[in-house]
Amino acid sequence: MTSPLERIRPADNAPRRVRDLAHTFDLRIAAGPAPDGEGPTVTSVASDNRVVEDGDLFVALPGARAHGAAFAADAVARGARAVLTDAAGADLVGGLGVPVLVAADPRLIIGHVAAWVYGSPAEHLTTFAVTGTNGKTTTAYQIDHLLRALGFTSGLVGTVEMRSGDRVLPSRLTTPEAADLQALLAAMREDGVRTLAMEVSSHALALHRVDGVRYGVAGFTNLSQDHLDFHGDLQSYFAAKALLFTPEHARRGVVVVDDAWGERMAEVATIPVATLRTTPTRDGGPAADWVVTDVAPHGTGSAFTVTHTDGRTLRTSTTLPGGFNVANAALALVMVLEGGAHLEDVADALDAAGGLAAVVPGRMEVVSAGGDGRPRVVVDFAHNTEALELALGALRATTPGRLTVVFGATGDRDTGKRPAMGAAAVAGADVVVVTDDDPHGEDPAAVRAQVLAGARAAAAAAAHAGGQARVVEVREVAPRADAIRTVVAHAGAQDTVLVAGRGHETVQDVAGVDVQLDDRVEARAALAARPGITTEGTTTA
Ligand SMILES: CC(=O)N[C@H]1[C@@H](OP(=O)(O)OP(=O)(O)OC[C@H]2O[C@@H](n3ccc(=O)[nH]c3=O)[C@H](O)[C@@H]2O)O[C@H](CO)[C@@H](O)[C@@H]1O[C@H](C)C(=O)N[C@@H](C)C(=O)N[C@H](CCC(=O)O)C(=O)O
Ligand SMILES: Nc1ncnc2c1ncn2[C@@H]1O[C@H](COP(=O)(O)OP(=O)(O)OP(=O)(O)O)[C@@H](O)[C@H]1O
Repeated sequence: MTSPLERIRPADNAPRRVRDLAHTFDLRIAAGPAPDGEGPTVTSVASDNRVVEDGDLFVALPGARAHGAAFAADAVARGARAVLTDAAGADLVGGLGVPVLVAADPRLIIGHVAAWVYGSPAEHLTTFAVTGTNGKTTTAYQIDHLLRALGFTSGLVGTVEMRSGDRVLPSRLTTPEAADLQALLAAMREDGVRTLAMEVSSHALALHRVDGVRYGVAGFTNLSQDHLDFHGDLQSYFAAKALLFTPEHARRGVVVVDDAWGERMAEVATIPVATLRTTPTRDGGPAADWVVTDVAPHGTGSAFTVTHTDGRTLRTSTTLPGGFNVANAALALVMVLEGGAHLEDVADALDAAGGLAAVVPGRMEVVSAGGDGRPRVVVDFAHNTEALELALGALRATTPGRLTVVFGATGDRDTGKRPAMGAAAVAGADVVVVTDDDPHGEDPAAVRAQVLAGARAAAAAAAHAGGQARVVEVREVAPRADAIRTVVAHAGAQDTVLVAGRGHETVQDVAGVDVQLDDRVEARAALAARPGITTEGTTTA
């Protein structure tokens, strides 16, 4: 989330008159030349001065760290033709030589304003949005994979990257700010993109980043503790996600009802919702519209069947390991079916594409498959308790030797989950190596200490669990690159090493300094330094 500030925008967009903008959104004109007559026009919208180009409307939003109005003069110097802000912002900007439009709360309208400027680009796409604590990225990639298999030119927006046709950029946020999202959607229209698979974070919903987009199908994966530093409590976190399942944001939904939060989401949704159950029903749990059955190992992943209560049924597979990836694949599949695709077409496309075989960077990414005298090494983005439990559970089943996990917790974020993550690591692994994640502004040693406290308490409890007693080794190694290299260097040939928490990320934020760090690169370097055995039995460097 620390990639450079850059965005994909349309090369060409019809100019819109500032006067019409003021009229359409009932905006007060506070300063600058009144946009009368033909007046000035804008062709694009930006909410960060650093990406402003000639012809933009600059929206100066109040924020936690700054007021965008402080950057308005620079935005105008870069070519902004008008500024939209709040009353406090208008006082701050003074005379700029361009119209300054004022709204009571510009964050509430920026999505709609940007959609208006770009001519409602989302309406030209068939759109799929995924929300939930875990699985958004994977599910979005699986939807994208399936849409491509069906022959569509598909766009992608999420934590890893943004893609419009041949234009690809690494992402800074999971869900872009409203102005950047609408610019990206307009670029997609220009690039001949027909369908869109997109992640929608709870932050995005709470901060109105996706206002002005009404998705064709919204999907819900699951909910567990995360991001409580922002949302306060689980109820508010849930309420933010539930916004996606209202008519303002989506036409229809698919909700995984494996957990109680999913059942509740299906109840509170005010759009038509199809429910999906991917695990056997709990006692008395309600039936679902779609169910997953007959899950069986298949290559590196699983085969499974989805069946609707109306009798439609399809058997396919996912290449990604773990039961949770069956859930992600099934959700992707059902969302595309609920979006109107025909079952027979989907079945044919999946047969030709090898099933739901998306390659998702940093999600259960196998850096080394093992079997060559070196350990299996998997890099996964699991950075909360539930994801860590599930990732370890998935790998345990296929690890003949010892299972080691290397992970840390993020600084400045949701401190409550740290000891719980330590305990989850001990429950799932034989060796637990606690290191740093993104420390951000926090003392990395203090963050590690909180994770270690949970891990050590759980290890002590496990050692004294009577007949179930287990010895789990808990160690602290920092910095992270050293932890990865040490663990991979010493793991046995039958062992699995899970490097969890950072997935595809390549930059670590340490006290505001960007440190280049890619878990996969570190793991590969450590593997290369160990001798391996080829299938012919010769030793390699
Ligand atoms: C809580 C939150 O999401 N805040 C975001 C928000 O910050 P903010 O409103 O406080 O803005 P600010 O930094 O005070 O700046 C105020 C305004 O001035 C503008 N500005 C600021 C500086 C400058 O030099 N020039 C400039 O124009 C900013 O663009 C902004 O419009 O707007 C900023 C500008 O886009 C974001 O950088 C910032 O993301 C923060 C840093 C962040 O990390 N957000 C994360 C938690 C987030 O949104 N995560 C979710 C996914 C989480 C998950 O599921 O894992 C996401 O969708 O990515
Ligand atoms: N359906 C699921 N249920 C629980 N855990 C999952 C699920 N899918 C993936 N995970 C775990 O969560 C991690 C993150 O997966 P993914 O990136 O797909 O989710 P995400 O919702 O996009 O995460 P984030 O919002 O933090 O970027 C994975 O690496 C995996 O460990």
